[in-house]
Amino acid sequence: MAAVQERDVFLGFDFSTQQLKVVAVDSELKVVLEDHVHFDSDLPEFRTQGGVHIHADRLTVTSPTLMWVKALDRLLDKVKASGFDFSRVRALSGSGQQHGSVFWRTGASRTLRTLHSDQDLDRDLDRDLQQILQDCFSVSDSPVWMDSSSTAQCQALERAAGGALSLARITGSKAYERFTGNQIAKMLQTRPEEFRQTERVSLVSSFAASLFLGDYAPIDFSDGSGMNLLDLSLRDWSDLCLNACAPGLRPLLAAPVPSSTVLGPVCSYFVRRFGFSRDCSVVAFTGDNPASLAGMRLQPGDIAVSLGTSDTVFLWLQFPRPALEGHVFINPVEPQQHMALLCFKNGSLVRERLRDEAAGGSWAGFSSALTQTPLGNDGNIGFYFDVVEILPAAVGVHRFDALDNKVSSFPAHTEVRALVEGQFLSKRLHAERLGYAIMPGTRVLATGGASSNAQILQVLSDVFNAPVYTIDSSNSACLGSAYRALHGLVADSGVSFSDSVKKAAEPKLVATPDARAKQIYDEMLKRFGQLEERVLQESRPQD
Ligand SMILES: Nc1ncnc2c1ncn2[C@@H]1O[C@H](COP(=O)(O)OP(=O)(O)O)[C@@H](O)[C@H]1O
Ligand SMILES: O=C(CO)[C@@H](O)[C@H](O)COP(=O)(O)O
Repeated sequence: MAAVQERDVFLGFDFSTQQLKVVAVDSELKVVLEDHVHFDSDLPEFRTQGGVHIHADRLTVTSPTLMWVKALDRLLDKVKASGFDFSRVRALSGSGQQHGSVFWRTGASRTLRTLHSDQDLDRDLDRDLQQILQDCFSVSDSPVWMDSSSTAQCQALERAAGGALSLARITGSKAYERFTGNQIAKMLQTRPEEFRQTERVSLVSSFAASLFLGDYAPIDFSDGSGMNLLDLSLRDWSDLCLNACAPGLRPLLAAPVPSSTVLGPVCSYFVRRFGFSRDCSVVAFTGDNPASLAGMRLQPGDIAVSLGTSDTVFLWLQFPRPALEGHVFINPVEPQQHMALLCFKNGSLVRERLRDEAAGGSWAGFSSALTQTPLGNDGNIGFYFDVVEILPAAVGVHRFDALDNKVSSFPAHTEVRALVEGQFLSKRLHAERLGYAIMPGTRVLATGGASSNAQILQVLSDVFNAPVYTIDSSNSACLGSAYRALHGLVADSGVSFSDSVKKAAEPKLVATPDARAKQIYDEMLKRFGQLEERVLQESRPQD
């Protein structure tokens, strides 16, 4: 593979919960373009809220698959109109919200391949991706990571594997409702006819790669680790898990591949419509959290905190020890290594709710509430689980005063600090339970939409008693995808990911802990752990 040329540009996409985003970097790894399409506001015809539909049972959560298809054309149209020269794109990659599933109808591969054929494309020059692919999905609404409706399937999978811990030892996680194997099992059981008409099941990431490729893209090891189906030590699907979820599933998934695999060139549709070069390579897409790890160039010892729709915490892991809490994935940039992930459902959407209810509807008001309240919030602690949380599996709002008495309300500013402190205390508590220890030299790397908020990052720094850094873009999943696109071109010749992105700007220090923070939050963390146990007992959803 020829060396990177000066005019080369690398694109990274992120099909996340609320929007489709893109970042381009040049050969010096400088960001030269950032853009996005916001599903609710830019594609209102799909009537999503926060990019999703919450169904009447409040447990089933889906997104219209064609919305993602339409968003891609819309985003590329926008970028083209801005004067961006797609012919310079040497390689592209991307990421998707994890765990979501796309069900391709039998015959869809033929339609996908028409995206390669100049003859087919000539026949109807005006047809966009949505029109071409409109009949390609046997299930029109894709289950997404917010779904928690597959409890019965989780229980069955854990039974088949000989218990939750045995399943975690095979797949890196005990059974989780949002994990794709359990969603597929639910689809087979509740919509057998649609399932029968399905020839391929993709993750959001591999579905998005398929659009660029004009063919089914394989699932990569890292995002594939979020399915409860991949045997992490074999780096292949586990027959035990496949059979427990849906007998005959293996051909519907096809073989998983290393995350740096070059899948092929971009298909003619993108060449003709947007001016991509026929030589532009598509590198395997992965999950948004693995892509963020790449974008932040995380190093062993660092801890990353992503504040997007979901809040996540992730670490580079050298010695995987799957447990009943958290997830172990194959590392997206070093396939022999691993990463650990903790996911919290009640992230930005709850912060938005309290911004509107307790801070006058603006982030400035929210930030000001944080600066006007003391570290430790005078002992007041809150748990804000608008939807059933993953860690802990609890629901509802629970407030405690300094004497651990349950109270029904807090003054507005106290409420804002209780939310933010509580969210970060929970991250620290569960990261420490995973074995993570804050040490001198620990860097907390923050990303995601809320990482643009300096006051939120100050609380993060205080609660973790560690310096907080950010990278140039809060879209670390996009950036990581652009980096991975570049690395894909040289990975086969043995160049490591870290060597291929050496030129990237170093993370910037944005917050350092207050001198009083250690004492205040070490104490508070103990109380928080005890109160969380109380909340869990009180609010555990009934089995
Ligand atoms: N200044 C801000 N302060 C706090 N949160 C913010 C701010 N700006 C944006 N956000 C949050 O960022 C969220 C989007 O984050 P993002 O990482 O783009 O999400 P996703 O990738 O899941 O679509 C929004 O829902 C919003 O609540
Ligand atoms: O479920 C998880 C991780 O396990 C979520 O983190 C999803 O990957 C969604 O990501 P965002 O859209 O919130 O970034």
